[in-house]
Amino acid sequence: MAEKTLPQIFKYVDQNVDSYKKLLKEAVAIPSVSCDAKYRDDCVRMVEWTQEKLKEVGARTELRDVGYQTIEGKEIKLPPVLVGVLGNDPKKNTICLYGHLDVQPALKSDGWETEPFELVERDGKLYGRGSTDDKGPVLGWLHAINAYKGIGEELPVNLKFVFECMEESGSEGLDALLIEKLKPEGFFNDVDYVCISDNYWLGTTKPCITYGLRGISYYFLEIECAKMDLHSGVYGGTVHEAMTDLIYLMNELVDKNGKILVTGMYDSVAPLTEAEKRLYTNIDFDTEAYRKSIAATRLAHNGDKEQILMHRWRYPSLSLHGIEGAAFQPGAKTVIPGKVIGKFSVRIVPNQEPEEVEKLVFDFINKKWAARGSPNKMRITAQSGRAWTENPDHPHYQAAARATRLIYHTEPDMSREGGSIPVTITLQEASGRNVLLLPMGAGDDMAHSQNEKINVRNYIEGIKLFAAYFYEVSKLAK
Ligand SMILES: C[C@H](N)C(=O)N[C@@H](Cc1c[nH]cn1)C(=O)O
Ligand SMILES: [Zn+2]
Ligand SMILES: [Zn+2]
Repeated sequence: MAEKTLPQIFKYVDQNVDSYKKLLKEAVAIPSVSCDAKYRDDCVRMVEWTQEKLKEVGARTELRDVGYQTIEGKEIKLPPVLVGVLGNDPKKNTICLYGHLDVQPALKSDGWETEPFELVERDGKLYGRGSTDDKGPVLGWLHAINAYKGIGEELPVNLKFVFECMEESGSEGLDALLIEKLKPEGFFNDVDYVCISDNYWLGTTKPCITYGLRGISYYFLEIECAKMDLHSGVYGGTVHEAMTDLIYLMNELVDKNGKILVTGMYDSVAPLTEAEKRLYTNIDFDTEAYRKSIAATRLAHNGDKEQILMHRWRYPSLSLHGIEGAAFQPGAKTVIPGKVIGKFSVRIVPNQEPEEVEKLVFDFINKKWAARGSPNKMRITAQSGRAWTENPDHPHYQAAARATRLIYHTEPDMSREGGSIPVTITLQEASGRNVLLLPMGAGDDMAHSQNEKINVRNYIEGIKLFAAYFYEVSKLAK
């Protein structure tokens, strides 16, 4: 590949900014919310839409059926997984790219300034659900491939694609597809590297390359006191209320400083070594900017940088998310809910296995429930994904660092991520190859939150970064 290929590609990318925004607008307009079955057709539409785009860049694609999920006793078909192959030149390195096409729920009434499923550009930012998590990055890969085509240059690597639409809901069906079908079929035989762009920089100016993720163990804690909601003036004082029991149980899980109270939760957490401790000192992370960006009054751990990073990356945390069946709408609704489902999750860390964490939580809740002596019905279920770490002293990471320096003219931070991408460790195990996370978006993108956005700069420079990453990986020894 000629010396001037990358500068030509960068120029091509700069000339096509409008078309990249237009495509992201189309993608954001499909409300592919995976956790709510009423959007399941939109999830399927999103997968099919992406399949068309993948075909347009020349990939061979197929939609793989991954079966059904059970929601409230009903069997619901899972969206298919989009699998693709582009190029099979044995002289080239092969990268397997993973991304997700589903999004978290969003309503304008949640506090969005504009419609969440309508991409809006304001002050150099593209607002819309999925703009940074993960539709922008997925499209980034396609634009990077297209840019090679656009300047008439052959792609320097072979690519394989796994794009799913259930990541935000535990990636149901995906592990089985990878391990029981794709691996035996030989999909991973020629894969040399795995790359995922589905996380964010630590701050807003400095790029990162990421070598670790926390896992997640998500719980549904259901309490039922009556077969319907009840008038609190008629039944209040006469029944054992489900919500009272639920609030009691949820309040037992974590203290005001965020310490998890579930017995044994910290027992298997990997001990902190002196060498690991030193890693945190050099990370560029402004805790005050982080605090201000979310308008929090005070951060935990006295805002100490090292402690904040450790509690995001290497210690478990427990968050309470919500209560189904509770009166959440404005107005003084006076019912006693007949059934409530409390939702909480534990971000789990290396050395903690999901099964072990689930058992600790179940045992703890069962013990507290027995002590409570409530006559109500209690049920707890969980869905979990594992944590992941990788060796960042690998030529793959060095290649990504070279690509990053070329685009951003600075040394990227080697970061870990507090969020979870359940399939990462499965891809690592199924391929037996080095896995790398190459984030596109900035630390203030507010994924999952109101007014999620991606900066135009991150989107466009991210496309160039991906093109440069292909080039750098192509130079690695076969
Ligand atoms: C980091 C990634 N972009 C992400 O947002 N992952 C989700 C995955 C998840 C698992 N259950 C529900 N969502 C996350 O970390 O919450
Ligand atoms: Zn997400
Ligand atoms: Zn994501």
